[in-house]
Amino acid sequence: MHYVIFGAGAVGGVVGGLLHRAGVEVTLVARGEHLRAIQDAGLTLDTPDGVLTLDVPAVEGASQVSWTEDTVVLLSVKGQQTEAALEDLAAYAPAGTPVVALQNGVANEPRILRRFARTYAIHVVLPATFLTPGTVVQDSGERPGILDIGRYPTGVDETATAIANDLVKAGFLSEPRPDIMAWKYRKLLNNLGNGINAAITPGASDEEIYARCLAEAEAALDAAGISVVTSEQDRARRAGHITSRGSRNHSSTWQSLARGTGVEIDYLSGEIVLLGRLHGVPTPVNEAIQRAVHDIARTGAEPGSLDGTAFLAGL
Ligand SMILES: NC(=O)C1=CN([C@@H]2O[C@H](COP(=O)(O)OP(=O)(O)OC[C@H]3O[C@@H](n4cnc5c(N)ncnc54)[C@H](OP(=O)(O)O)[C@@H]3O)[C@@H](O)[C@H]2O)C=CC1
Ligand SMILES: CC(C)(CO)C(=O)C(=O)O
Repeated sequence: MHYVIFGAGAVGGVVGGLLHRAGVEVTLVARGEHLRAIQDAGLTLDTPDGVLTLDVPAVEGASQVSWTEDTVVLLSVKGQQTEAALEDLAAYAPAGTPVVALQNGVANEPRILRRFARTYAIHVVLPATFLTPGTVVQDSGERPGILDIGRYPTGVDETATAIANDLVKAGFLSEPRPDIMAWKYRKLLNNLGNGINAAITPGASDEEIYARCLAEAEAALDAAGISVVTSEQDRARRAGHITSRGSRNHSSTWQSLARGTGVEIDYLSGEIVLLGRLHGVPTPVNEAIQRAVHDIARTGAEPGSLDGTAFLAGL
């Protein structure tokens, strides 16, 4: 199979780099300084075992991809960038192309399905960092990541199995799962920490803020009748495979603020706010985090600069 990694940042860079290293055909889609750095000097993949320089083909957009019947798109842009990416893909990719949401949140898959009938979802457990053009950092040592996959909205098929096999070849854990969205909803609950990490100075209040966000989210998901795998199932799947490097303390949302590229928060905390509004469940803490992250993005304030005690007092 030929993989187009649309959005070769933190996650896309690590997945694309490791697939390429495993001998799988990969084309990265990137832009700006990052694209120029990759085209000039290769993709720098900083792994816990050493720094690799990988000569992976990289292009600017879907028009420059050599599309074949075997091409699969792994979409790894942030949620706020999905619409523009799909616009570009839909103009050039054959309609039958499988498109896989290699993304957090649960709102990308329905948007992909509007444009591409063969839509897949990956539950992305893969801590990675992208702050410097040309370089992506694989933050997990034992395994680079766990990337279970299913067809959206449910089910598995030969394509899901073939993609899982290629990901395993590249060093990831990956299994086809018919209930993949139940896993992605569990990840959404974990990702309520992203906005807290992006907005609030690390300290004693974090746990209380997260606990309140989580309680609102569980009530909203319950009211909506959405299936979520248990935290025990999630822990058992991870079981020591994901080991974070000491340097890793910034969520992908923090990284977006640091790079000034817009924020995904409407599809993380904001997804809970939406569900709460649809189903009559108040979600004031998630709303306040969503607003705080947008404020930082708009004003250019320092990520993680809000005092947690003051934040709680202001609710
Ligand atoms: N980073 C992490 O540790 C984890 C992230 N995730 C999820 O994975 C997804 C991807 O996140 P992440 O890798 O961190 O994001 P990044 O911002 O690091 O990477 C996305 C890349 O896609 C590029 N891009 C966006 N739109 C286009 C376009 N139209 N054409 C070309 N390039 C484009 C971006 O460019 P530009 O910078 O110019 O916008 C950026 O380089 C998100 O849903 C995130 O929540 C999941 C687990 C862990
Ligand atoms: C939960 C976490 C931090 C995993 O690394 C993540 O998904 C992100 O940074 O977006």
